[in-house]
Amino acid sequence: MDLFGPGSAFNLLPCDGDARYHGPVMTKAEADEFLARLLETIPWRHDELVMFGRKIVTTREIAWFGNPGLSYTYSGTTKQPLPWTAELLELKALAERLSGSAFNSCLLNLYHHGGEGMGWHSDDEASIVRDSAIASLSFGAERKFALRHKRTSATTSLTLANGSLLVMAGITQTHWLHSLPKMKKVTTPRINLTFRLMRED
Ligand SMILES: O=C(O)CCC(=O)C(=O)O
Ligand SMILES: [Fe+2]
Repeated sequence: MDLFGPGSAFNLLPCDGDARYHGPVMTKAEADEFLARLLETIPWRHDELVMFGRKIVTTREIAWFGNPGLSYTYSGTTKQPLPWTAELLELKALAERLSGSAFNSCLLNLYHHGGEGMGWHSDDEASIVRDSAIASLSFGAERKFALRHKRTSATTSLTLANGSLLVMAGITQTHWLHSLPKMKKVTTPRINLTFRLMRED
């Protein structure tokens, strides 16, 4: 349980960035309740992206929430965020209090089981405010999360627990990739919320 607020968790990265794992930031009962409610109430959609000129539909499902007026262009399409729900605003307030940063959008990912994951990438799109913090809340199945330095290939990994918070900040996205490896033995779902600060212009 993280009772101490911003800065209480230590930096997992040896250089060129800041990634702090706060561990569970709510009780198991609260985390289980958020998982059930989010599974039920979020309008989950398979993500569509273009890879090597072909349209790919992900097995993972996503949803994007944010302040009105934000828009996000990728793979040739412009998307508008869904309006905040009461429980997402509650979780945003928690992420803001513990990270000490403000956010205006949230990308939600639903991994139905361990056969779904996310490959190596950085959250460094032009639409994100450069060097802004990203706060990641996890619900459901425990999954491994890995970070790899772009130049040295130094790697660090951790397990993201039910109801836990990970905050990546500063120059992390410039120098590090991250991934959610597949874990074939995991048979239950995980939901991840990444709160972000997007450019409003
Ligand atoms: O599911 C996770 O923990 C990572 C998600 C992620 O990296 C992203 O949405 O950009
Ligand atoms: Fe990411």
